[in-house]
Amino acid sequence: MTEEQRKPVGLTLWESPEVQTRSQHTAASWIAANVVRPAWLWRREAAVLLGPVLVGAVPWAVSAAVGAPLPLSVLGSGIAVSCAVAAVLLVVTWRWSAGWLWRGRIRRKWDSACRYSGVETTAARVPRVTRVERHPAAVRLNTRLPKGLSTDEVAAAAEKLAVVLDVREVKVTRDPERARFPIVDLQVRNPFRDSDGQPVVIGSPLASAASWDVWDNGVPLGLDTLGAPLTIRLVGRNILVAGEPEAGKSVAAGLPLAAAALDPNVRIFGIDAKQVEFALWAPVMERVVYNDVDDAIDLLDSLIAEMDERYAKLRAEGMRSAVKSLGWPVNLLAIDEMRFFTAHPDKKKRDRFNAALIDLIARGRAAAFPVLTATQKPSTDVVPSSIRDLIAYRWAMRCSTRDASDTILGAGWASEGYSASRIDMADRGVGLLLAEGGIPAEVKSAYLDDDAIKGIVARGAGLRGWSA
Ligand SMILES: Nc1ncnc2c1ncn2[C@@H]1O[C@H](COP(=O)(O)OP(=O)(O)OP(=O)(O)O)[C@@H](O)[C@H]1O
Repeated sequence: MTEEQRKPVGLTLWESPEVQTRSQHTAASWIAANVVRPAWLWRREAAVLLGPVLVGAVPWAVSAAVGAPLPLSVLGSGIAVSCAVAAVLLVVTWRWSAGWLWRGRIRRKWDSACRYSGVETTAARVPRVTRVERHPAAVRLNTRLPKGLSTDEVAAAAEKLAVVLDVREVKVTRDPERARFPIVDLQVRNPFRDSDGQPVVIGSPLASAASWDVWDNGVPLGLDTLGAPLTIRLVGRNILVAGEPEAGKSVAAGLPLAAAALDPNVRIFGIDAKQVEFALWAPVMERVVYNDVDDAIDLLDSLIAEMDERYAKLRAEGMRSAVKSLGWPVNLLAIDEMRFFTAHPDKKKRDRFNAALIDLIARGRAAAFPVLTATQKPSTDVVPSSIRDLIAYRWAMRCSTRDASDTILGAGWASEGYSASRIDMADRGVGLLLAEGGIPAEVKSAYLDDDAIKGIVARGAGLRGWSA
């Protein structure tokens, strides 16, 4: 700062952000900055306080305007009645009114934070909040940028914004479709930790559900960073869960399995290289194969043959994809530790397995053959990009390196700041979920303990008329 720019400093009783303008304030710009803008930002409160007074004064004002003013007592009683009506309305609609006033307060805080942080144009315009959503752990703002600002500039000021807004973190995400409308999350707390900083265990509605419908209800996975429950589709989607040992893959992969187990319209098939991973789920599985690549290829071939039959039926019906009303079972294939097969030492068998898996993943979606696959070793020889790129949901639990994270999510995400290697080791079950070509987002899986899984499996077997 040069000597000319330095300002005299006195006792600062009232701290306020400096409004930058291109030139010295004129009378009009001073009024705009110090009267019109604050009045606009306080308009909701002004409407609540002044509205009833003004409405109550209307009869008296009209009478005065026509030259026959009513007594002042009429003015007083008019205002009193109008204030009473407004108070009753506020009480009756208190929930809505409180939310409406709260949204106004958030807009004011945002305006002030942008000005303190220098997120404004030379014409003193700041990103406009078009929508405010309250979530359990964050406040989401949909914003519209004034011309002259970009999402990157807002993101660069995130730390300053977080200080002024007094929140844990400010996350700015560009809308992939429209550069002008970034989404700003004001992270109030970490939804994956409790107030003592300990990891929270998230319950699942599947633990107590008598049955489930995967077509209509999808799979409840856990919580996102907003602290809101997150559900994904199962039918028509494939899922990859990967990460370092003990990161929480089996727990995460157990959620689609639990939803499928509780839906008697789902046939579950398993390929379990570790031989113990699906032990709890075996009673609801149609067929499980273990660490035998020939068995695994045979299972894939039989599923592909069934899928081809479905496509023939769809073609005969003139349909492009299976729908619930056809009543066809959903055939879920779950593969644990795919490395055993995709990196099998016998090249011929490995190629056969990979080709069959790619075929099922690529064509199975529309015929209701979702694939759920998990691996401990996310490297390119284990998760070939030809398989990964066909998978809509990629869930990267904690990884040891940025490369491993990129292998799961796709090349380039780590350099854009989305790397599962940054997930804290203590946060088991937290991963970056890339859903349907969006932007990776942190999600913590719900936790089903062994007793909950046994209960789900027993109910699922009962729904199928099988013994658990
Ligand atoms: N969502 C979760 N909430 C709470 N604890 C979790 C969660 N996910 C995993 N854990 C804890 O982490 C432990 C390891 O989880 P899990 O067995 O799923 O890891 P993994 O990645 O499958 O390990 P491995 O690769 O060795 O099989 C679990 O026993 C559990 O204690």
